[in-house]
Amino acid sequence: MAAKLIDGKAFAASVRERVGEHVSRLVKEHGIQPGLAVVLVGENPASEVYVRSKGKATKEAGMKSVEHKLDEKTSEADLLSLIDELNRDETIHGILVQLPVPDHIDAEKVLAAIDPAKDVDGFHISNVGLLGTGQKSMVPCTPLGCLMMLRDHHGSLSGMEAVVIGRSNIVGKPMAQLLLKDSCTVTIAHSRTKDLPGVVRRADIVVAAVGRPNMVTADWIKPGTTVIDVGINRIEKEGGGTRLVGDVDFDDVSKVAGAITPVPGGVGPMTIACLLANTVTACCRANGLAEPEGLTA
Ligand SMILES: NC(=O)C1=CN([C@@H]2O[C@H](COP(=O)(O)OP(=O)(O)OC[C@H]3O[C@@H](n4cnc5c(N)ncnc54)[C@H](OP(=O)(O)O)[C@@H]3O)[C@@H](O)[C@H]2O)C=CC1
Ligand SMILES: Nc1nc(=O)c2c([nH]1)NC[C@@H]1CN(c3ccc(C(=O)N[C@@H](CCC(=O)O)C(=O)O)cc3)C=[N+]21
Ligand SMILES: [Mg+2]
Repeated sequence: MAAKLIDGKAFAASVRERVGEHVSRLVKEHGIQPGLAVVLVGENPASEVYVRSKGKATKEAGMKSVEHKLDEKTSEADLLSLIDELNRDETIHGILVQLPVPDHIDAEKVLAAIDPAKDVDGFHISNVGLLGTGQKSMVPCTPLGCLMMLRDHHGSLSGMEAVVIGRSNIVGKPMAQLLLKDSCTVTIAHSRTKDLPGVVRRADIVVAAVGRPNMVTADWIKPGTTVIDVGINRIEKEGGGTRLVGDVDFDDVSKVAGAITPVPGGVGPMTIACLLANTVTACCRANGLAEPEGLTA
């Protein structure tokens, strides 16, 4: 393997430690404990795993963690009234509604109901608009985690060619905004892109957020490129059981890339660390206190 391994798990541990230090200071000096509420509607085994690890990490950082597990059949109105309650709860500084929500619930309506100041996912249209116009906002956790790893590896990203594969509201689009803010030349590719391998071959930075196991292969990658793999795909193992793989064919691409994130142990742990960071940031802003440095975009 030629590529440097970008260890998201270790980086996430250092982010969580810095978050924990800031939390201790808030508690000791101001008597304020940041609080995060995670809302899960229905039973989705993958979502339950994430929600559990979010809760655990939140408590480990010294924050208050509240989980609301609602029945699959919960009405949109009941979910909206829970959000309203959390918006008014002064002990809660961050609210996350785990996606996807069941089909009978309008996700856009739910996200719009969250107080933008408590929107630690950065999915509220007001935060999306603030980010898009270069103003202070809550920044989506997954793209923020990717950005932190890229900045740590490269220092400045200015002038680099970045190709983001995927245009979702939760990963691809905000990722592109952050890279643009750091003065990359940004291309967003998607399922209708013509000659995707040719587009990706121009990149100095590739962020793959597609949901297709091992789609990106070595022949798409210019030697030395930094490859960030957001994909989380559970596939069948030969001989039974399942394992997680990314959108990037790691064994193949790591022979030509300059640096690469693994799956698991790359972007996923950084997403959770950034959720904690955003909760502390939201808490500081709500109380007019100095924000932690290096934990926002
Ligand atoms: N590590 C983490 O913390 C997180 C990981 N994820 C993972 O990241 C991946 C992407 O998530 P998300 O953005 O929510 O997914 P979406 O399904 O919302 O978006 C996928 C994007 O990929 C594009 N796409 C699909 N097929 C192709 C193709 N053959 N060629 C090029 N582009 C294609 C789609 O294009 P089009 O718009 O044209 O349909 C779409 O823009 C998933 O594996 C998800 O599990 C997600 C969130 C957090
Ligand atoms: N409102 C909302 N916000 C989200 O941020 C959100 C969401 N909904 N819905 C689902 C996606 C997915 N997501 C992940 C978080 C952590 C890992 C993670 O920690 N992954 C580990 C592996 C975990 C495992 O073994 O299953 C890793 O990559 O090393 C993965 C995926 C957040 N999401
Ligand atoms: Mg996210």
